[in-house]
Amino acid sequence: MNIGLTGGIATGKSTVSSMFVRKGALLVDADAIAREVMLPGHPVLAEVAAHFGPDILGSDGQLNRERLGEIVFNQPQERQALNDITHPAIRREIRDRIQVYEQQHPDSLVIVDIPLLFESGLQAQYDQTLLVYVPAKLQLERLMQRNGLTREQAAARIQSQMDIEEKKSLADYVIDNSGTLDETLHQVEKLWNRIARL
Ligand SMILES: CC(C)(COP(=O)(O)OP(=O)(O)OC[C@H]1O[C@@H](n2cnc3c(N)ncnc32)[C@H](O)[C@@H]1O)[C@@H](O)C(=O)NCCC(=O)NCCS
Ligand SMILES: Nc1ncnc2c1ncn2[C@@H]1O[C@H](COP(=O)(O)OP(=O)(O)OP(=O)(O)O)[C@@H](O)[C@H]1O
Repeated sequence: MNIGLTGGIATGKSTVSSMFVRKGALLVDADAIAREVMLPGHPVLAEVAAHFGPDILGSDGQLNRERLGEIVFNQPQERQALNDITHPAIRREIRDRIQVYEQQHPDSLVIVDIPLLFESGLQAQYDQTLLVYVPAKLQLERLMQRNGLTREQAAARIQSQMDIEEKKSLADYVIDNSGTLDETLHQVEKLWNRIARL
């Protein structure tokens, strides 16, 4: 069985995913895959550099993530261009990893941490969907604090995604991560036990 786990930026997807992993779930992490396709030598990075220009790379050939983020989180058309270049390869890799896990560990729960699940309309590919929720105000505060962003920079990132309340209405399960980590863990354990019975 697999679960597409999503949320808004900085609502706690990684935090909740790692709680599931500690319970025994297997994890496919879309952000990690997105980083892999941006490594020097990967054809996706070459295409990104061809579109955005050589200034997007440092002198060592590594992607300048800050510079690209500044562009795509402020310009919807450029964000779409980046998505068009990167998403097909990321989706293929996600699908391959799920398949390997499900073949090798048919009794395990596979958690797929995928930030743009609903934006990309991929929910039908998962057995169940799970939203890691915090209200927008807390999301903004956590994002500013974690990434050292100004209010405007953090708001631009949040606005580049589907509204969190709308995501909440689309998900099969919701974990509210606005309380303490212990409170979040308690919800993960409850859901884990419920799924184990399925
Ligand atoms: C723009 C990039 C270089 C910014 O890098 P940075 O290190 O600052 O952020 P990081 O990769 O850790 O992403 C943090 C969060 O930003 C959000 N985010 C990233 N890309 C996008 C996007 N294209 N649209 C909306 N939100 C996004 C997600 O919630 C993600 O969890 C990077 O996010 C990227 O390469 N994005 C394109 C690939 C992608 O869509 N990834 C997210 C889904 S797999
Ligand atoms: N229950 C909580 N209480 C306080 N802080 C929390 C809680 N859960 C997560 N955080 C903090 O909020 C920030 C965002 O959490 P996390 O990195 O797990 O989010 P994410 O959704 O995976 O982010 P991204 O969208 O960037 O991948 C982190 O700094 C994390 O330490």
